[in-house]
Amino acid sequence: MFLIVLITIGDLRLPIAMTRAKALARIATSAPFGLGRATVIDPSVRDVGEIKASKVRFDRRAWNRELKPVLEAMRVELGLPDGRLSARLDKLLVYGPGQFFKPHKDTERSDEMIGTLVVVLPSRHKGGSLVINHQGETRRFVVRNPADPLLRLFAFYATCEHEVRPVSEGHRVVLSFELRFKCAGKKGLVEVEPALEKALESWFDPAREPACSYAPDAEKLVFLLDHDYSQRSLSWQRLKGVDHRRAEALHEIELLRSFSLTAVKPAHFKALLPLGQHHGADFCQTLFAHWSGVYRPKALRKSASGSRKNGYGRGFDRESDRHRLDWLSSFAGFCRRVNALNDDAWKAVVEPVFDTLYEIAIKDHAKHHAMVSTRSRRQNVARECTQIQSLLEAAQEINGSKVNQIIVMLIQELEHYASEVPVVVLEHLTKYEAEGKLDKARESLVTTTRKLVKQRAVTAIRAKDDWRIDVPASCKCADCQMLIQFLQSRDRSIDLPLAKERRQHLHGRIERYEIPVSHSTRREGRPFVLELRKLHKLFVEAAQEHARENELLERAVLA
Ligand SMILES: O=C(O)CCC(=O)C(=O)O
Ligand SMILES: [Fe+2]
Repeated sequence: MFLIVLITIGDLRLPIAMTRAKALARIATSAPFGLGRATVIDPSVRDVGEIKASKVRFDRRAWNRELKPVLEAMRVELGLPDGRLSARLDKLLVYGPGQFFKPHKDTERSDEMIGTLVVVLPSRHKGGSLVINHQGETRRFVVRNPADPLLRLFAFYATCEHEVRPVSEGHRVVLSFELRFKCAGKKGLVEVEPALEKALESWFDPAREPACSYAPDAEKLVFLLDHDYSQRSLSWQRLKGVDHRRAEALHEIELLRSFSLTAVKPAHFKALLPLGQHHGADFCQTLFAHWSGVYRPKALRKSASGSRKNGYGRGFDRESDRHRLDWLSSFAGFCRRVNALNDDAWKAVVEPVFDTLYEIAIKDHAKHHAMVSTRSRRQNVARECTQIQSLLEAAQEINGSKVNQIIVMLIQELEHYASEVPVVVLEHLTKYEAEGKLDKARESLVTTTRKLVKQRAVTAIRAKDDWRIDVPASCKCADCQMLIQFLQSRDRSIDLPLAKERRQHLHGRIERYEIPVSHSTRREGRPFVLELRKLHKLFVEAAQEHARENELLERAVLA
């Protein structure tokens, strides 16, 4: 048994007594999580207290001695090649009653990180089971008799989605480690299959008979990897299990360099389409299962439509969403090819891929609509237009109901979108021969768009002497109320003697909301004076806005 010492509260004896667990929860701070490059705190996603590794001390020697054979067994179990698997403490986590962590994938913080090791410390609690998904298999790990003086270790790849269900009673205390792996370098692990060399030679032999109808001019040979990899972990050194053994075999016959490792991209579809036609539905669906967040080939097999009734967790891994969105620009082209082929296996794949792209794109838009600054919202307008147009083009290749879905969403969310978006959609739709059913939705979009744009054009008009400024009231503090009162009045300037912190609060708010008001400090008297002056650009911007909305209105009328 080993001893954990927390710098702030001293020895932590195992099993952890209830009073001790409560003390831990008190000193823990809200744990953030990675969202793309940012680190955010959002208790609806992750509600747990953390204590940083720097505050946790334990006898690392004793710990490493105990852990070494366990890590070696884990390395083998995880299907990793020869090398060293090590664990580096990341943090101590305390889940009190009601606390949880929604489904997510851990960010790979270093090139060597391959996964996570969770050590559940003995501490009385109920609930808080750990649910891990690996290649379509979901396993739930419940710690029975959590107060028994045992350490429970769980290791999983960084590519595994996992979650911690809410704790219902007591405290779940865990040490979370980053699992790192260093490959031992090449060793003749594999018995070289002489047949492999021969097969490859003949595959590329220009004189050979076409080996199969779907690859008549075999310029390339493609292996699909069996394991799941993140963009970061996709390298020869970090291949897992059977993938690793295949690469080793190619290495043995000195052909590894002829192959490159890459994630499946739309550019590969020309080559993959005939393969999919040949191998059928399972092949096509498996190829996309991870991509679209549903790894359920068997379930997909049962329902040809690929229905996604059962909820599945979505990771909070922005980067992968961004990679997936890269597909959008070429997706309509892919759908067109699939239609031309008239192949059922591929057709069944196209719809879930569309659904995924749609979901990510709309979620992305909602995120931008929530931004407080007008400038940052406007910056995204062009992208939103392009994305919706790409979705529409793909939807048109799939079926009318997908087009309808986009239009209905847009009508519902219209007030959050800049006018350009529905106008571009309307212009796009005039070129689209729709079925009768669609006409209604389109008509409704025409009406709502015209009404909204007209109203926006009118609202933008600003009388010459109208200095009133409207801002959303978010902060309720007395200073902000005073600021809002000044903004909404016809007054052009105000001087506010305020202490430093209060001035800074207002500076921040004016900048964050891009309020057209200059804000400077007159360093005179005590406290100094915050001088607020409404800016003439208020009128310039209003005129520009009015002109833009009018122009869009004309386009909306023509469309
Ligand atoms: O508490 C656990 O078991 C897992 C924690 C976790 O998923 C994380 O910290 O990323
Ligand atoms: Fe995690």
